[in-house]
Amino acid sequence: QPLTPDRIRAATGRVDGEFIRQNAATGRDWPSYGLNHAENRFSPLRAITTENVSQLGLVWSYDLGSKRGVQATPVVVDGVMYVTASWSVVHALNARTGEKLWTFDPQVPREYGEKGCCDVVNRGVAVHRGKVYVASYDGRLFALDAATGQKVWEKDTVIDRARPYTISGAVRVFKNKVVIGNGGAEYGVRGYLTAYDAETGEQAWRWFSVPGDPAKPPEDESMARAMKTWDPAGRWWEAGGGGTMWDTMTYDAELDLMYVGTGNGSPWNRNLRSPAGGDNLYLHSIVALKPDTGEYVWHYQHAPGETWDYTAVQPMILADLTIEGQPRKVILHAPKNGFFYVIDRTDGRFISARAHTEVNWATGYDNEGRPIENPAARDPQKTFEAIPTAYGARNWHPMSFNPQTGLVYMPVHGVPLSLTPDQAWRHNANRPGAFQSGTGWNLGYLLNVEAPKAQPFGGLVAWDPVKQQAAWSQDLGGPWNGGTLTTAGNLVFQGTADARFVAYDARDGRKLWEVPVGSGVVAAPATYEIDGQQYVSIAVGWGGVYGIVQRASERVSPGRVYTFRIGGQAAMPTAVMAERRPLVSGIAYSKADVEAGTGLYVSHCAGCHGVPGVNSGGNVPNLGYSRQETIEALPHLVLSGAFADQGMPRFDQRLDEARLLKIRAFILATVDSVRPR
Ligand SMILES: O=C(O)c1cc(C(=O)O)c2c(n1)C(=O)C(=O)c1cc(C(=O)O)[nH]c1-2
Ligand SMILES: [Ca+2]
Repeated sequence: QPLTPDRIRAATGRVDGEFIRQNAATGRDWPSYGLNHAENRFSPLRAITTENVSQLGLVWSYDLGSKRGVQATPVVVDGVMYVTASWSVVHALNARTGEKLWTFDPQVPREYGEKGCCDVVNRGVAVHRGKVYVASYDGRLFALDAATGQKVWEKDTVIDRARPYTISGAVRVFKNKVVIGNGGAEYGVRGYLTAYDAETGEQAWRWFSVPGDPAKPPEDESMARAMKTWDPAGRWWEAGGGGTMWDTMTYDAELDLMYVGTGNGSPWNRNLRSPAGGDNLYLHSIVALKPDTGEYVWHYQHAPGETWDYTAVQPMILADLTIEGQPRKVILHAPKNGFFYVIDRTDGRFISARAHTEVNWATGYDNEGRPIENPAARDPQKTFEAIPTAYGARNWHPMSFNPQTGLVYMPVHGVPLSLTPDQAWRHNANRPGAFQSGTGWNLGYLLNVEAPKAQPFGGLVAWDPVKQQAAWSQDLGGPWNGGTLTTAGNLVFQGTADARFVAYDARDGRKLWEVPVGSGVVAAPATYEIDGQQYVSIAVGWGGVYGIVQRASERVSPGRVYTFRIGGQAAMPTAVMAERRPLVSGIAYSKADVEAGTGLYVSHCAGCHGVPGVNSGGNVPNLGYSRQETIEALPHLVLSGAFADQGMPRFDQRLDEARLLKIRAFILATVDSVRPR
């Protein structure tokens, strides 16, 4: 039958919490970001197996017209796919054919690009009772007609437009309420979560994750309690405090609890934010809330007094496990900080934590679930090369849990970084040398003043959460590989940073199939059934915080969705290869300008353009490989906002020609220092 608006309305009209619970048994649709509210990304579909996966072929591909990161897991209902691309653009597709049904562009003003730390990305939509929900990068929440893409309602989720709040996360709907958090803790915001009535958009509740100005009454009891764990001498409320909830949320209907992971502190450095110390609740915690009211129920804080940009927002999974002979309802969680946690989701009790990779900020956990810290990790004076770093031992890239194998499949990585306490930090001061302080960052650390000693790495790890040890792993050569999907056919699917889409045997990690996909992959795949056939889809598009500055593949095709099934016969589109230019040369500069230029580059350019000639350039170009004409015209291009349509700010209010010549001197000197002789 054709996908008429009536048919789409009827099919999506049936999607609600109960539908999603029932779909967990069949896996026919992929009706929410993590497949179900446990977000285990385990599909019961078993038509594609370890035996026949080698016959997977392309059915269709669709160009998302997107040049920045694509992080969405496609949501699929009755043969209609909803997927988002960079700048929060929604595409509705016929999942049988890849034909476009409609697109919705929230028209995020491109100057908003500089207000987000980590690429202009979006992780996806929610579908509920005939509507599609998406949150835009600039903090608005939209309800769209699922059949036409027409806007039904729009809400501004941002409480203070003077602050750089962004949204990258996928919307969730729990109990007829649309729930969304935000990002901004590298800049200086106070994190909160808001729930809206799915039908009307009316605000239902809001929960803050950190306390506000102590001169004002706390919003609720949870804030009154949290207030006591911060030192007012740090005036944290001026920098916002942080705790942004920019990714994970799950829901247990039986317990009637929703769970959310909270982020890092603003500024990062606790010695500046809360000088006397303190746990700084509820940074870096899993918090259980009542979905009807947003009322706090319990929390578990993995990293009390967080100070390394560690965050608990990385995807959690709800699972039922037998641990020491006892059936337990647990949360499985591997946040940035390198440990794998098993938490009791009925009451937040700590069950276990084990490092799954090299970790140096803590040696382990005590029985109460507090980390045993390395004192050097928060030395107020000395540089510390935290391992893992702010990039995490893993990040938002979703993991999956297969109850048949009992294993969690998680992308893991390391990107070296050193942190030097920045005693001169003041909120919102633009200071040369303070990373991206010219675009509003507030870290309270200087980055990589001392060269880090660690090496980058990346892989896929199959982790046994009961034994707390790895069952198998795959070395992927470098960081920032895609999220995973696992199936009842005993498969694990994952896209890679070096532009492949791969299937493994979930039991032993044997590679069974792979195909080149024209771009590095960061998002996670989805699988679903149409007319009795199992399909697998992946949205590709290199990006995210690491993918802005560095790439692992010379394939740089625009964002695309690929859909496969057994016996698919379509031809793979030709990959676009990066133009490989030599290091820039032939421009004179003054050596005397290099030192000042270094500080200015770090405070205005490094976050997006990386280190000239050292990083390869990701979805934003590395200036070390620019054309000579571009570098010659640099002052004019930067001051006039020549790339404003691509999200690059206009710098004429913050920089001038003289400073740009210094920045240029730094670029050219750095290139000269790495140029092979
Ligand atoms: O503190 C925050 O509010 C915040 C927000 C985001 C975001 O919204 O994407 C990221 C981070 N932090 C972050 O620390 C981080 O490593 C990160 C990576 C990415 C990405 O999309 O690749 N986003 C974010
Ligand atoms: Ca952060």
